[in-house]
Amino acid sequence: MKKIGILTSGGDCPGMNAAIRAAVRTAIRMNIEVVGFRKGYLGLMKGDAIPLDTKAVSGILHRGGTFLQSARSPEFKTPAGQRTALNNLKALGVEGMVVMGGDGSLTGALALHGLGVPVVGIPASIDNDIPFTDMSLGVDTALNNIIYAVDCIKDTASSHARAFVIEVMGRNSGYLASISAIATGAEYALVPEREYDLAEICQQLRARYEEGRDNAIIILAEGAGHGREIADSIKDAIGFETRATVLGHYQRGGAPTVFDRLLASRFGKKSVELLVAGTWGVMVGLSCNAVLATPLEDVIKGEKRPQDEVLRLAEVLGV
Ligand SMILES: Nc1ncnc2c1ncn2[C@@H]1O[C@H](COP(=O)(O)OP(=O)(O)OP(=O)(O)O)[C@@H](O)[C@H]1O
Ligand SMILES: O=P(O)(O)OC[C@H]1O[C@](O)(CO)[C@@H](O)[C@@H]1O
Ligand SMILES: [Mg+2]
Repeated sequence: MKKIGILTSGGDCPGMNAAIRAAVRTAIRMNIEVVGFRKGYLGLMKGDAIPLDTKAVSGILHRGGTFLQSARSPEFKTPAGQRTALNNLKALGVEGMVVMGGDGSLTGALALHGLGVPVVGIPASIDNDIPFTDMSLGVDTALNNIIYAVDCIKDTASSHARAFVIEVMGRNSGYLASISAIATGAEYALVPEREYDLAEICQQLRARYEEGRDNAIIILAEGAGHGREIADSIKDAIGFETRATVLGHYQRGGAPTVFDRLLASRFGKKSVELLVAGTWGVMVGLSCNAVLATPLEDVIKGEKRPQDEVLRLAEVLGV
């Protein structure tokens, strides 16, 4: 392989830059040229590629986001969009692709693989909703962002005797909500994977209030309801004031943690090694601290369930 391409797609996340850097450095050591497609599949369909050498990827390891930029491009889901991308790859002489992104982007990678393009995927999404990897890139940094915010909110909640509903991201996954609730000692984590009964929660909060515990933190996964609606709907039933905070895109930014920097470096290096070795149509993933490859087909068909151990831990700790 003489020339490969790399792109970042879907929601950006901390660690994408570090993974690009590792992939480029690995490729250069193997005398392989690298180009970066800007704005994910949009750039692939436009043929918007820039050369990536050591200099192009210097000074980016510690920066959040992705310097190649990212996008959601519905056109790539169509056969016409994919054909255009394929023609661009041929015209540019790109022989293999590293695709970094969430479940949607990896579905796109599988489509490229189906068209005969050698491709390796890197799971990168704060949602941690991708199976066959314990952690996706960006999750650890997002969790650290969340716990910083929750700790701050706890200070003001206790000073003012208030209950806060804090809405976190995750799309259909409750991973960010359940882990951050455990890590901050929150009273509740409301997640899409587990039914909850607001009336029962109100009763428990009221009883706590009467015992003198007059503040509470409820972490709500965005896939399990709307923070402001839930805060409004419980305010008359619990005896103390409520407020809602939607953490929003703050969660997705910032310098990657050491965990994400290392994971990104391992994923970036391994993805290029797999491309060169001819192991195509796979995604790199972390399993028991080893970096393994899983066929994209299995990844896309699979489902990421919250670990039983995490759910039990939350239960035992009263979340
Ligand atoms: N079924 C599909 N076939 C081909 N391409 C797809 C498909 N689904 C998604 N993609 C491509 O991947 C892009 C990103 O997908 P999506 O918006 O679902 O984000 P994601 O990669 O899951 O990341 P995140 O969930 O972290 O934001 C889409 O805009 C589209 O270009
Ligand atoms: O950045 P956008 O397009 O508003 O998308 C937000 C979504 O992206 C994510 O941050 C990552 O998939 C989700 O948690 C969230 O629902
Ligand atoms: Mg996704």
